[in-house]
Amino acid sequence: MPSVHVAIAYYSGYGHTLEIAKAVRDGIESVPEARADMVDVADMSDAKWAILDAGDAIIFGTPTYMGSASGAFHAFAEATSKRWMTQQWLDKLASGFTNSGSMSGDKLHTLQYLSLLAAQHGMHWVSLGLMPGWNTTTSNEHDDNRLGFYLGAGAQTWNDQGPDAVHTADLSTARHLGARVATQALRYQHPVAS
Ligand SMILES: Cc1cc2nc3c(=O)[nH]c(=O)nc-3n(C[C@H](O)[C@H](O)[C@H](O)COP(=O)(O)O)c2cc1C
Repeated sequence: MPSVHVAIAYYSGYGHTLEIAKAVRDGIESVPEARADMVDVADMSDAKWAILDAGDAIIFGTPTYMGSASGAFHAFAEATSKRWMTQQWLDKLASGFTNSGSMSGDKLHTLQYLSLLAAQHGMHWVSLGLMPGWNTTTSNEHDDNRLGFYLGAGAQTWNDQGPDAVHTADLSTARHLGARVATQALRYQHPVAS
């Protein structure tokens, strides 16, 4: 039985992005042949690096702070330079998600930053693969991909609400991302013979 291992390398300052990360994990684990590992990048250890090194795919996640990934995520990204030196993560799959207080909040910049990080490592970026929701008079905020991102998953949580207020559509979108990356990792590892 083929199997893939997908790691989620995430940071969350106040718990909101953690809820998105858990939904990504649930999406990965909805694929029977896939295993998920959550790695909080705030305090990396040898064991955590080993999990990322062993992954077939790494999904990067961070809140958007001041229009980019959080400082803690940037510190992690800089620490990946040891892997970059030897292109240790070459040809792994990658994707990403971010969450912020505003509907836009410049989240696209964070997703672009995450995709560049993946590209510097020679990883293959997996897009969200969902049409945008909530963009007609008959659609609504409960649509998957309600904020209309293509590059990865973008979520919005109110600045005056706790992590339990993370939007159900954003959780659903995050589950989709996790399942998609796991499925693509399986296809990439075990291509159907043509
Ligand atoms: C230092 C800081 C900078 C922030 N910058 C932005 C921003 O640029 N755009 C935005 O929409 N929200 C911004 N926010 C709001 C956070 O993205 C939002 O509260 C998010 O849910 C926090 O996620 P977390 O609980 O996982 O840390 C900022 C919050 C903080 C603390």
